[in-house]
Amino acid sequence: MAEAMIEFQNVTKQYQGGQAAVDGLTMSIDKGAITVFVGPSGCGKTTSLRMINRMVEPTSGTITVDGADVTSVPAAQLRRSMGYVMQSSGLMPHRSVLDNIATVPRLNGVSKTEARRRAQELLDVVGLASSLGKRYPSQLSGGQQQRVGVARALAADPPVLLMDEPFSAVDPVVRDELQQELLRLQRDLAKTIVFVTHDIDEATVLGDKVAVFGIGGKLAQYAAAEEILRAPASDFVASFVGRDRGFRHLGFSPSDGVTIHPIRTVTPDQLRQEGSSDDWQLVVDGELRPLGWAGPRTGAGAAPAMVPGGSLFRKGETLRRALDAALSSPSGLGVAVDTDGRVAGVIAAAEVLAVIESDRNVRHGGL
Ligand SMILES: Nc1ncnc2c1ncn2[C@@H]1O[C@H](COP(=O)(O)OP(=O)(O)OP(=O)(O)O)[C@@H](O)[C@H]1O
Repeated sequence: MAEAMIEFQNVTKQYQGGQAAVDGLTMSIDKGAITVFVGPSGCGKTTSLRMINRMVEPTSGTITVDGADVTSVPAAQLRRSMGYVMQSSGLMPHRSVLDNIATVPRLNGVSKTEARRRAQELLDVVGLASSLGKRYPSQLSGGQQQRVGVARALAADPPVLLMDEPFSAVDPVVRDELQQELLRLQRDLAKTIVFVTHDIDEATVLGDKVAVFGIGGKLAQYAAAEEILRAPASDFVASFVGRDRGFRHLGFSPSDGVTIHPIRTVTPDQLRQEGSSDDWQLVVDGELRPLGWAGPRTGAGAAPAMVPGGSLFRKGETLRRALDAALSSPSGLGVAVDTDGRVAGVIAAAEVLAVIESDRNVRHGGL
């Protein structure tokens, strides 16, 4: 069993004059894992998160971090001992990116030179060019600011990272990148991360465990993401997770049974010389990286037009990625690539669906 890092014991928070924002919360958060708090607006996710570092004090109950009651440590000291990332990056506008990242180490007494040197390293860790360190926050994109927010939270190398909707203000493509980056970081750092979101997709992508909060600040289900999708504990959880939970569940199914077929590819030069054919042709660059698809011949002399491809499937990814690649491709064939991004072959939607169907039969014990 995983070791507990943070424990809530019968924690309730009642703001003045209102009903309970968090009601009798008891849960144990695993060390070195990502735990996601998810649920509709107003169900107490942020309040629960903030009680961990005492930005909010519970009305009753106890919270321990690494075995110690959080009230045994002065609040300011406790706060500095945990990384905190919020939705608006919360950066100080008149300080450079490097100085923003260096804030907590400076407060902890680290010299300016050393704190800046560490900040410079952290830019690289979160995937930012070192030249950005001299800029001010307003000179960065929203996604870059969030990366700086993550770097700042990591600066003092805290064991616990609290993240409150850190990626919800950026567009979906950037959000996807930031999520993948966080997972990559976490593979190296193995922090205890508590992550708040209202987006079930984000929760299932990131969470080793997911806590679904319900109306009135009660914990509705707490389990591995896969289990929440497969077996919602109540009608509330089922409706929150959504009718497409079966599709989301594919995000946990291996794609081993999907066949990758060889395919003939053409370069843009070959396409110009040879023209269209009767079938879709996969266009690649000199390194075999996919550029798009050329449509089949439509009439005599018509110049072959290239259309962008769909999403790519990397060998070893899940059935969800496989199905998405096949369905989003204009040719009906999903492009599979190897770890270097070179074409490895194609996958057919009908075959992916057949694998999904046979998995389902195995899980449900036959037809
Ligand atoms: N400082 C406060 N004073 C009074 N009530 C508050 C305060 N902060 C939060 N609340 C109330 O407590 C409840 C839970 O709020 P909380 O922010 O924890 O929910 P949440 O699930 O994080 O919601 P959201 O996703 O909208 O941020 C809400 O009803 C909210 O109005």
